[in-house]
Amino acid sequence: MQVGITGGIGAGKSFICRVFKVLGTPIYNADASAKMLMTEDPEIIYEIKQVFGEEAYLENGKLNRAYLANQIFNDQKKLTTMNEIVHPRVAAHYENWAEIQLKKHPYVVKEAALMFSNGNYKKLDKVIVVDAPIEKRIQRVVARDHRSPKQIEDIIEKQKKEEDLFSLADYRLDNDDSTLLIPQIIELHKTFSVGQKESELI
Ligand SMILES: CC(C)(COP(=O)(O)OP(=O)(O)OC[C@H]1O[C@@H](n2cnc3c(N)ncnc32)[C@H](O)[C@@H]1O)[C@@H](O)C(=O)NCCC(=O)NCCS
Ligand SMILES: Nc1ncnc2c1ncn2[C@@H]1O[C@H](COP(=O)(O)OP(=O)(O)OP(=O)(O)O)[C@@H](O)[C@H]1O
Repeated sequence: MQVGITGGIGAGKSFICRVFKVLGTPIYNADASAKMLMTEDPEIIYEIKQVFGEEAYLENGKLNRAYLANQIFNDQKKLTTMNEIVHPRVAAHYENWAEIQLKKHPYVVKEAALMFSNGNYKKLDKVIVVDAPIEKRIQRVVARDHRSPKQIEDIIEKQKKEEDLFSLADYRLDNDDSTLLIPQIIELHKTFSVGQKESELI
């Protein structure tokens, strides 16, 4: 079974995935894979440099994240172009990864901020949406990243289309400190592990 976890910036996807990981579930982090492919796949590097210039990379070959974030989160056209370069490659990379993992595990989790607007949810068996109040998300990301509230709001704006499609999710986890998260995650883990012997469940 393939399970997606989505939700906007700072909703708590990675936080929740850490718990699934402790329960033994393989986690695919689309953000991290995108960054890996963007620095290691020569075709992607070539295309990114064509569109965003040499400045897209630092001298050591790493992504110039601040420059790219400024480019794509302030310009819808550039964001769409970046998505067209990166997302199909991430999707293919995920599919290979999932095929291998599913030989050894009853289910896998794919974590991605975008899942509905690009249609990727259709390939997944179940989708969990993580939600939290916007003020809390901004507060958490300000504490986590070197980003101003304005920069976070720009990203939230770019992810708006996703939120309109929340109704397509199968499960919702409210990460607003009012409900205990871990029991809900364990319940989902049991649901997704159906077929596995009780003694094998963590
Ligand atoms: C612009 C980049 C280099 C900035 O990196 P940085 O480490 O500073 O930020 P990070 O990756 O943590 O992203 C910050 C927030 O923006 C969100 N985000 C990233 N890319 C996108 C996107 N294309 N559309 C909407 N939101 C996005 C992330 O999910 C996160 O919530 C990076 O976000 C990037 O390369 N994005 C384009 C590739 C992409 O679409 N990745 C998402 C997964 S496929
Ligand atoms: N329930 C919680 N209690 C305390 N801290 C939390 C909780 N949920 C998330 N956080 C913290 O808030 C920050 C944002 O959470 P996280 O990184 O999981 O969000 P995300 O949805 O993965 O965001 P992004 O889309 O930016 O990757 C992190 O520093 C995380 O540790």
